[in-house]
Amino acid sequence: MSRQFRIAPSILSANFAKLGQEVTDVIASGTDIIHFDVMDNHYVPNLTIGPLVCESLRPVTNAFIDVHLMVKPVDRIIPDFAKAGANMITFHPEASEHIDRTLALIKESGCKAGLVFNPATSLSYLDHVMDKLDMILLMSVNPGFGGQKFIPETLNKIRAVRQRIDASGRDIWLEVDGGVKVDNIAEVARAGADTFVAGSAIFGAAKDTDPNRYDTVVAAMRAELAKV
Ligand SMILES: O=C(CO)[C@@H](O)[C@H](O)COP(=O)(O)O
Ligand SMILES: [Fe+2]
Repeated sequence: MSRQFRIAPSILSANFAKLGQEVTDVIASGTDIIHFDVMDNHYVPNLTIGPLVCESLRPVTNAFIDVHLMVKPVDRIIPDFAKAGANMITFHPEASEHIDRTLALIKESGCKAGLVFNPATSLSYLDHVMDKLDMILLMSVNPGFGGQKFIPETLNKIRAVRQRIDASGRDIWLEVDGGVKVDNIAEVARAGADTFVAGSAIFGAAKDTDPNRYDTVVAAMRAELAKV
């Protein structure tokens, strides 16, 4: 079965001093969607960017913006991201008091909605909300930082989620986030993922020496995916 693959650069590893240009360049290199990591120094031990940055990027790019919320509480910030131009909003079930309500809030705000699973979070959260999901995001590292190592057990979780998605008959994206590189992207795809977040692998590539560095690494990722 051929699946549509999407490469989602995480701008967490981009140069924030020239973020608009980074987004333009990385999309021009052949990537598909922008992964936008929001951290609050409460749910995760790091602090990043919020709706104002999303709003500033919106006129710079037509690319789909995939907002990964690592914040608690989560509901309050959802309408702000929708107004700022987010296309997809995902959140961690542990950060929501009422998962079904949070999913409804995202949809009512006009965005696609997804749930995020940490490495040790049970997939049982899926049991009653599959029909509300546009994406399932599996963390292959513990959330909070870019540049961590892929946790191999994630591959079993990807296989389990792929089966659940196929059984649902719905078009739910399966995104994997953390430690995805040229040398493991094919394995992650073979396990069943279709959307690949890559931060340090793309933005860290040959930093400041190779002007075409994003094209080079993205082409290498595409070549790996073509083997799947
Ligand atoms: O959500 C997160 C981290 O919490 C990610 O989106 C990272 O930003 C991915 O970075 P790399 O592991 O690809 O460097
Ligand atoms: Fe992320």
